[in-house]
Formats: sequence, structure tokens, C-alpha cells
Amino acid sequence: MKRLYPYLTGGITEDWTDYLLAYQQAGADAIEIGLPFSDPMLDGTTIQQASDRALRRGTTIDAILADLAAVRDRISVPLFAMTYANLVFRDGPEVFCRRLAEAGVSGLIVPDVPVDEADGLSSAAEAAGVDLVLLAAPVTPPERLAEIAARSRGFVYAVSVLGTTGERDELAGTAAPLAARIKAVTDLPVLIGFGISRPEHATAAARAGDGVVVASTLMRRVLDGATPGELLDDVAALRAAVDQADQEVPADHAHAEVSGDRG
Ligand SMILES: O=P(O)(O)OC[C@@H](O)[C@@H](O)c1c[nH]c2ccccc12
Repeated sequence: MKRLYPYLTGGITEDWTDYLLAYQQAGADAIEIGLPFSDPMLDGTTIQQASDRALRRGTTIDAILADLAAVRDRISVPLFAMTYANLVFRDGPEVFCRRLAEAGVSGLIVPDVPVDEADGLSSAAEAAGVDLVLLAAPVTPPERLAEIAARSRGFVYAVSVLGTTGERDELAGTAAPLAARIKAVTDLPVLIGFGISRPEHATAAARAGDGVVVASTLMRRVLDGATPGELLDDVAALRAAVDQADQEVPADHAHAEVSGDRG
């Protein structure tokens, strides 16, 4: 089964946990929750605006984790927190990871902590029972990629393209080769993210890896005022697109059938 991990910025609206429930109902396999940070340097305009809106509402990590703890018994899919080093190291990684675990969050992605600086955070996460997910990009050299794959937990995040998060017109040509390189060195699932903006991108990326992470296209809808019910439809469309990659006839087989028809 190919996986779909949609993203939501924590605290973006007062009823933000209703979006989580909608994502789950639409068939998300896990959900990434962004803990908003004032200087999200890897994020494009959509996620930046989403973070800004959440911060302007006065949301805090404490408030987000309290909201999560309140709905945790209605959520059966794993939750991953995504945030920046600054927030993780403010009170120390041990305290941070323990608080995540207490709120029912089982994974953590911190894109600005590179693998060679991840020792302290890795052990804090492991001690708290939280999977620290590491990221690889198209420019990551082979040796480093092997280290990232070996030290990542839960899955490996394949950053499809250089640059910031955000919607794109096409799936980057670098996505599939990167997923193949990572899959060659690990048995962990490889999830492709950055620029998966349309159902057809999700199908193509799910074909190349084990699944997709989708954020900006959904957060743009939330910013535009779409309701949890409307997001449920969006995530359901992505679910169908990801499942399509599973249902396809393997390439060799399809080719044989085509030539058979012709012959
Ligand atoms: O927004 P996109 O292009 O759909 O890509 C997912 C990405 O936004 C999400 O996984 C994410 C949000 N913030 C990040 C920072 C770094 C790496 C990844 C992320």
C-alpha cells in the first residue's frame, strides 16, 4: 500500500483539529502537524502564511499539544510534528520530545538539523519513543545519503527538488531518481514531498517511492477558508490518486500485453 501523509499547520484556526479528523476520515495514513515558527526559512509563501496566521491567532506549542491531547483518542493514525531547530532546542530536545510523546505525537521532522548535528536530538527522540525522520535531497552525496537512511526512523523524507516548499506545476524530474537512490540503501519507507500539488503528481510520486507528503496545496485551501468537509474531499482525491499507483500493472507486464494486442 502506498502512503499518503497530508500536512496541517497546528493552530491555524480555532477548530484546527477538525481538519485532522477530516484528513483521517479521508484516508490519511499519518498526518504531519506543523508547529508554527516565526522564521520558517525552508517554507514557501503558503506555509509561511499559514504559520503567520496561526501565530497571529496567538497559538503556542503548549496550546497545540493540549488541543492534540484532547482529540488523541479519536485519532488512530500516527502524528508527526514538523518544526525548526530553534523551537526544539529552546527547552532542550529531551523536554521537547517528551512533551510530544505525552500529547500522542510519535514522530518528528526538523529540517534544519542536519544528520551530522542530530546526535543529541536523535537520542532524546529515541528515549521518548519518538521517530526522528531525516531528509535527503537531490544534491545529497551518496555517502551522506546512506548515513541519513541509516539514522532516520519511521521513514525517509525525499525532498523532491531544491528550494522551498510550495505548489508546482509539475512533479520535479529529480523526485523519482532520488527515491530510487534512497530505496537502494534502506528498507524504510521513502516518502516524497515538496511540490506534490495535484492528484497526478501524487500518482507519479507514489509510483516512484512509497508515498507522498502533501502540504501547500491543502494549506492554500485552508487559508482561503475551505471547511474541514471541503478538505476531506481534497484529501480523498489525493488518496485515490495515491492508490492508483498501487493498482497499476507493472511496466513489463503492461508492455507485454500491449505487444500481445498488436500481434
Ligand atoms: O508544501 P509542499 O510543497 O506540498 O511540501 C511539503 C512540505 O511543505 C512539508 O512537508 C513541510 C512543511 N515545512 C517543511 C519544512 C521543511 C521540509 C518539509 C516541510
